[in-house]
Amino acid sequence: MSLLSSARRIVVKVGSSLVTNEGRGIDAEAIANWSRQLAALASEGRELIMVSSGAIAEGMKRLGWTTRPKELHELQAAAAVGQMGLAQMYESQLSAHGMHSAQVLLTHADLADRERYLNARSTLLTLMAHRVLPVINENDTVVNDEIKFGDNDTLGALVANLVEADALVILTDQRGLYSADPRKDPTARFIDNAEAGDPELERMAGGAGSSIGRGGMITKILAAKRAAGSGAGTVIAWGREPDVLLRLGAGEAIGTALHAATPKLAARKQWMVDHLQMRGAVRIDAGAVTKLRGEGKSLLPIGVTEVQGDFHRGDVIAVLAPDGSELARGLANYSGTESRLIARKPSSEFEGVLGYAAEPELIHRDNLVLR
Ligand SMILES: Nc1ncnc2c1ncn2[C@@H]1O[C@H](COP(=O)(O)OP(=O)(O)O)[C@@H](O)[C@H]1O
Ligand SMILES: N[C@@H](CCC(=O)OP(=O)(O)O)C(=O)O
Repeated sequence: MSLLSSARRIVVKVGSSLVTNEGRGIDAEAIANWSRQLAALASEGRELIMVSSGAIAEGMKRLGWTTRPKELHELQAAAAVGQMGLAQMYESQLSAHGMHSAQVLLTHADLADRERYLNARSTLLTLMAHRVLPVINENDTVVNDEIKFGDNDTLGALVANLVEADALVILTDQRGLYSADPRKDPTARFIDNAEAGDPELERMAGGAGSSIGRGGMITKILAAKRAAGSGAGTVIAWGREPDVLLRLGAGEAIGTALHAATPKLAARKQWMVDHLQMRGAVRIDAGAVTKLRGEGKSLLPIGVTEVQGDFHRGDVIAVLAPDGSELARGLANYSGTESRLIARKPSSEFEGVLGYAAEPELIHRDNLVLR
C-alpha cells in the first residue's frame, strides 16, 4: 500500500532540474509523460494540482544567458519569459489528453492574507471540480528576497495545506531520500519509509546537488513536515521513473514515503500555522504558559508581559514563552496599541482603560494553535 492508494486530492511538485532537463530547455517528453498520468488519475476521480518550477531556468535559456544572474530583477525577468514556455507546454500536453490546465501564480502575501487565501483556495477547488489541472508557480515577478517562498517545495506544502490535500508528491532527480547526499557519499543508504517531522531526516538531508535546483533535499524534508501538519503524507520520488504517478496511485511503494502522524487540523487553524511572517507577538508569563499548554485555556491579557509590533484586531500574532521561543499562534482580539494598554490587567479594568468593554481574551482558545 502506498501513501497514494487511497489519496483523493493530490499535489504533485516537480523541480527545475527535471522540468528543464538540467537547464537545457523544457523537457517536452517529461511533461508529456506526467500529463498523460495526471489525466489518467483525474479520470479515476482524483483531484490534482501541479506545482511546477522551471521558469527561471527556461527563461535563461530563451534569453541566451548561460550563468544564473545575481540581480533579482534579472531573475524576475527570466522567470516572466520562462513561465510562458511552461504554461504553453502544460496546456498543449494536457489538452492532448482531454484535460485543461490553468495557470496560478502565488506569492507569500497571497497566502498570508485571509481573504486572498480563501480566494486562492476556492479557485483551486473550483478548477479541480471542473477537471482542470492548476499549474502553480511562485509569482517571481513581484516578490523580493524577504518575502519569497524561494523554493517550490515549500510552496507545494503550503498548497497541500491550502486545499487540505491527502498527499504531496515531490518528484526530483533522485530516487528519494538517502541517509546522505548520494552525489557526495556513494555509501548512502536509501530510506523507503519514515515519519514526516522526524528530526533525524533533517540531519540526513543536504542542500541542492545541482546548480539548477534551489532547495535540495532539506526543503523537501521540511515541506513533508509542513504538509504533515494538515494530515498529508509526502512521497519523494524520481520524476523519470516510468509511470511513477500511475504506479504510486495503484498502490506501489516507490521512492521515500514520509507519513503524517498528526491528525488533520481544521483549515482555519492550519492557515495560522502556515503564516510565515507574523504581524506581531506577545510575550507571556509562566502562569499563562501553564494555562495555554497544560489546561487548554484562552490567552488573557493579564498574562501578557510584553507586546511587540503594530498589529490590528484579526491579525495572526505569535505567542512567546518567557524565554522568547514561539509557543503558539493565534488571531488577536485587540490591536497592538490596545494590547499594550490592557497587558497585565484583569478584564474588569478593560472598559476603564479602553473606553469600551470587549472580549476578556486577547486570543480565544478556538483561534489559538499551540506550536
Ligand atoms: N540525503 C539526501 N538524499 C537525496 N538527495 C540529497 C540528499 N541531500 C542532498 N541531496 C541533493 O538534493 C538534490 C535534489 O534537490 P534539488 O536539486 O533542489 O532538486 P529539485 O529541482 O527537484 O527541487 C539531489 O540531486 C541531491 O544531490
Ligand atoms: N519559481 C522558480 C522555482 C524556484 C526553484 O528553483 O524551485 P526548485 O527547483 O523546485 O527548488 C522557477 O520557476 O524558476
